[in-house]
Amino acid sequence: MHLPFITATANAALSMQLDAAIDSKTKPPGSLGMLEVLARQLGLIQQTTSVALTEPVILVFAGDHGVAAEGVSAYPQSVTWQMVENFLAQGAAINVFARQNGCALVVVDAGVNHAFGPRDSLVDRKIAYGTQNFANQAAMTTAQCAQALADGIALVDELQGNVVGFGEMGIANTTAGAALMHKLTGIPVSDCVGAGTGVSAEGVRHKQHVIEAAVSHHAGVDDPLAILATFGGFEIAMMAGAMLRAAERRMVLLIDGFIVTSALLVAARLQPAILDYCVFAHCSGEHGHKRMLDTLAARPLLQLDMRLGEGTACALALPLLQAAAGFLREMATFGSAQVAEKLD
Ligand SMILES: Cc1cc2ncn([C@H]3O[C@H](COP(=O)(O)O)[C@@H](O)[C@H]3O)c2cc1C
Ligand SMILES: O=C(O)c1cccnc1
Repeated sequence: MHLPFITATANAALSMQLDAAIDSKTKPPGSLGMLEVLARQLGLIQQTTSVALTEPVILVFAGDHGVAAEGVSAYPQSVTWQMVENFLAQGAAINVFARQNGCALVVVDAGVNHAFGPRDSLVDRKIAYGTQNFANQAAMTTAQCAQALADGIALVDELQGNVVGFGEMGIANTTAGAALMHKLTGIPVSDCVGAGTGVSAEGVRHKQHVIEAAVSHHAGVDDPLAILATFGGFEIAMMAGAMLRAAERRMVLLIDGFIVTSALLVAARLQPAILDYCVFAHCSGEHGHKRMLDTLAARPLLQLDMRLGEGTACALALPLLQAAAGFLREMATFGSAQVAEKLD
C-alpha cells in the first residue's frame, strides 16, 4: 500500500525571517507567548512569512468497536449511531462549537454498526458494521485496515482549505486508544486507561484487564500497521490515513483528545515528520492523555478538563490559531507605526 510521504518543515533561513517578522511587531519580544510559537510553526508549514488560514474543516470519523462487548464503556453501543444522527441534526457539542467558530464539519461513517438511511450530509465510507472484538481476534483484517487508511487519504484529497481538525465518535474507543498507546509507547496499561465516558474505578481496572489479556493474546504484534489493525478501529485507521495525507499536503492538523492522539501515534510512527504539522488543541481529562502528549513532546493549547472527543477542542482552539496567523499578517511593526524600540 502506498502511504503519503511527509517532509519535515525545518528551514533555517525562513525560521530567521519569521523570527524577525514576529519581533518587528509592536510588542515586547516573546510577549505573545505561545501565539508566537504557533505563528512560527504556521510559517514553516506554509513556507512563507505571510500565513493565511483558509476554509477550516473538522472531520468527525465514527465507528463501532467489537470490544464494547466486554463491558468497557458506561454507554451502550447504540449511542454511536444515535450521536451520528445528533451530529447530522446539528445538536451535539461539536456542532455548537464549530458553528460558533465558523468551522465546517464533515461527518464520516467509517464503520458504525447501524444502517443509516440515505443522507446527503453523511459521508459513507463504512468498512463494516463495527470491528471484531480484539479480546478474541484482530479488530480488523489487514485489508480492512488498508481500506480505512486509503479512504482517509481520499477524503483529505477532496478538501479545499488548509486547516483540518480531527474528531471521532465510537463507543468503547478509549479502550482501543489505550491499547494502541500501550503497544506504541510501552507505557504500562494501568497508565494508559481512563474513565472514558465515566466508568467507575472498578470499571477502569476491568478495562485494564481486558487490554492486558488482549495484549498477551496478540503477543508478537509489533509492527505499527499490525498494531493498528489488531487493536484500532475503523474511525481510528481512517483518521490516521487522513492525517498522513493532510500533512503531505502541508495542511495544519488540529489534534483533539485521547483517541485522536492515539491515531496520531500510529501516523507518527509511520512518518515522524507529521508532528511538524500538528497543533495540539488541548490536554484532555482522560487519564492517559497527558503522558501520551508527553511522548510526542506536544504542548497543548487548552486545558479545560474536557473529555468528550468529537473534535470539540479543535473547534475551541481554532480562534487561537487564527489569532496567531492574524497578528503575524496584520500587526503593525515598530517601523510602520513609529513606536520607539526597546532601550539598550
Ligand atoms: C452521549 C455521548 C456523546 C459522546 N461524544 C463523544 N463521546 C466520546 O465517548 C466515547 C468513548 O468513551 P468510551 O470508551 O467510554 O465509550 C467516544 O464515542 C467518544 O467520542 C461521547 C460519549 C457519549 C456517551
Ligand atoms: O479525550 C478524549 O478525546 C475523550 C475522552 C473520553 C471520552 N471520549 C473522548
